Amino acid sequence: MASMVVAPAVGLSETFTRLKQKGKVAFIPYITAGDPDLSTTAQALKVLDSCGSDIIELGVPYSDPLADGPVIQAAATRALAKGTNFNAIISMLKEVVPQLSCPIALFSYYNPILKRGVEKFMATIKDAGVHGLVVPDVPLEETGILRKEAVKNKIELVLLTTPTTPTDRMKAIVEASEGFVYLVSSVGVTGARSSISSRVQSLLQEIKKATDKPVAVGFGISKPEHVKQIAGWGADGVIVGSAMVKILGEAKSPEEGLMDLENFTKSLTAAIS
Ligand SMILES: O=P(O)(O)OC[C@@H](O)[C@@H](O)c1c[nH]c2ccccc12
Repeated sequence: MASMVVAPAVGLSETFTRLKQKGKVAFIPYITAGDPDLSTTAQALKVLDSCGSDIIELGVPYSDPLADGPVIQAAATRALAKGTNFNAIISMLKEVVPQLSCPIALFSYYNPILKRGVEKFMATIKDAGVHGLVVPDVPLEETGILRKEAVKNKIELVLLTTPTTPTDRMKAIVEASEGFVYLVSSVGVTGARSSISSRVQSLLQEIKKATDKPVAVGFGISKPEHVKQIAGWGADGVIVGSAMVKILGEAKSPEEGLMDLENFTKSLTAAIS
């Protein structure tokens, strides 16, 4: 018998609305699908969900991840070496999403989306219970077709703004972004940093002047102190990627990785609870 995927009913923007009513900041971890293997990813999604994540960003591994630093690049390489592909990720999600209480935002470079066809890609991820999509390498001017298909499938397409984005352009990005606005905290590639630039505070203020949409900050965040600092600056969400990916990637076994992931997630969520 074909089973229907029952996705968590709540999407990204609705998640932020509910958190705001409670005066809370969203915790958004990122992990790469298939690292070290897809069954560990399935377990990791459940661990992250049960430790207080509000949205999970799940990365589709890609061979040419130009916006990623060494940690996430290595994770993608390992995942691809294990034979992780889009269809397998979708099958895994169909099984796991009904067991999660928080929504999934899929992360993918544009090429794997184009290869499938935007229309088919969007319908497929919707069918798997995905609520949001982050595509880091499509300029605003070229998001038209993505946005159209996303709207059709009720997928919230999250757009990114960076410290070098001119104000007018930031305003247009913010206007078009769905779910939340992704503020990239620093120029360069993903990866843990020792400190977060205080410029993020003024960037947040600028974006907040332009929109009522929730704003989540990502890039370089790896410690409870960072999470707390960014929440204090008025962000609606914090995104932690490389630090999570590193834990799973460096563990001696998947079991150890999942346990370390649980402890690390708890230490980060505790900083903003
Ligand atoms: O890894 P960091 O520095 O914690 O950054 C977040 C991040 O991992 C995730 O959102 C992400 C992974 N790959 C990206 C590429 C571009 C923008 C964002 C991302």
